[in-house]
This record gives sequence, structure tokens and C-alpha cells, in this order.
Amino acid sequence: MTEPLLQLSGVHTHIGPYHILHGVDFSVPAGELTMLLGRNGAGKTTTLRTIMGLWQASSGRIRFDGSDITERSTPDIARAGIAYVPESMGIFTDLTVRENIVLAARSGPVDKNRLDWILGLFPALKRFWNLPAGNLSGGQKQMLAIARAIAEPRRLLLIDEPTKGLAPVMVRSMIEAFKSLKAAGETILLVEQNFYAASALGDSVVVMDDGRIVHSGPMSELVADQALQQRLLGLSLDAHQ
Ligand SMILES: Nc1ncnc2c1ncn2[C@@H]1O[C@H](COP(=O)(O)OP(=O)(O)OP(=O)(O)O)[C@@H](O)[C@H]1O
Repeated sequence: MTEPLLQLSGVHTHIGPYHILHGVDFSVPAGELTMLLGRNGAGKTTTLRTIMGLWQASSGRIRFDGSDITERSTPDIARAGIAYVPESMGIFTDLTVRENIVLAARSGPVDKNRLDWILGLFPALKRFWNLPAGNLSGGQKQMLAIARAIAEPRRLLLIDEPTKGLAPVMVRSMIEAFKSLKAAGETILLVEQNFYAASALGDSVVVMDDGRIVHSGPMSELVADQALQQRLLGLSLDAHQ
């Protein structure tokens, strides 16, 4: 059997005196979109930050693309091909949309075909190309943050709640963009609270609670089982479109 692109085994993370992750085990197969779900405070963001080396795992192993990355630095992990889009997005609001994207490419100018592909995914960015990113709506800022993450080819995208606070029409645009990313063969680990978006996009799903994995399997299985959804996710689910 081929090794998954990303594999977490028994990962514990402490933040100062607090023990946040308690032996997290899951994997992300190449070319799939894996949803990471769970109630508020379950440990989803901490998991992404631990993969990225922004928090150091206190025990357990993280393997990526055949190598152990548990103790590598964040820049090293980024160089290995993992991009992280945090909930706060990390865009430069004083710079134009164009400058934000150009600056995100570390190894030189953004490839023209790639840029056309990115602007095809997020047409709104084309309209605001020469305007400061601070003028964009919340959803457009999210799109810019993702565009920055894919300005260069990456092996794995970690994206934290891209639909948070967005109007339904914007959620639908975001879902379409993710469908295109999937069709292009990108491997994505996506944190989502919006179950409508999660169910439309996930190939597989991992559910966390209190720093532990409490369920993992195909997304279709969770979508078909409302009792399981209620048990695992309770009222944290936002099923609105
Ligand atoms: N810097 C920190 N210092 C102390 N505790 C923290 C810190 N960051 C997160 N935590 C705690 O770790 C736990 C997990 O938080 P985390 O942000 O990973 O959850 P989450 O599942 O992403 O939640 P949400 O959906 O609300 O963003 C929470 O109890 C949170 O209070």
C-alpha cells in the first residue's frame, strides 16, 4: 500500500501548560480533499499549526511525502510543499491584489498560465487587480489568501475555515473554487464549520473533539447518517446554505 501524503501518528501538542492535542492519528491521501470537522475548541486549528511546525508536537510523529517533518522548522515545512491559510488569512491590506499574489511566489515571477488558472478560480480578484486588498469583501479576502497559497505549485494545502462569516452566495462561489482545485488534483486538508460546504466537498472526513480524533471515514457515510452527525458535531453544525 502506498503511504498517504500526510500522516499524523499519536501527536500530542502542549501550548504552555495546556495539553491541547491528545494523541491525534489521521492521514491525508494524495489528490483528495479531507475535511477536518469538530466543535469550537476541538483542536482543529492547533492540528493545522502543529503540522506546519508553528506549535511543536510534544510527542508523536508527522510524516509528509515519505519524510518525518515533526521537528522541522516552519520555513522548511513550507519549502517541502505545504501551504497554510490561517483563519486570519495573512494578506497585506495596504498592497494591491496583484502585489499580494506576486509577493507570495518565493521562487520568482508567478507563471503566466498558473496566474490565469488562479484568476479563473477567483474571477473577483481580476476585477480588483490593482486595488488595495483592504477594499475587498471578507469572502474576496479569503479568496486572495487561497490565491496566495497556490501562487506556486504546492503538494498540500491546509486551509482554516474559508467560509467563516460569508454570505450564502459567497459560500457557493468558494465551493465552486474548491471543486476546481480538486479537479486539478490538489491535495487539501480543510477545516470547515459549514456542513453544507463540508458535505459538498469532502472525500473523507476526520472529526475531532477535545483534542482527539473521534471519527474518520468517507464523507458520504457521515452525510447519510444524521444520528452520527448529531452525536459527533451536535449543534456546532451550520447547515445553512
Ligand atoms: N495560544 C493558546 N494558549 C492557550 N490555549 C490555546 C491557545 N490556542 C488555542 N488554545 C486552546 O486550545 C483548544 C483548541 O483550540 P483550537 O483553536 O485548536 O480549536 P478549533 O477546533 O480550531 O476551534 P474553533 O473552531 O473555535 O476555531 C481550545 O481549548 C483553545 O482555547
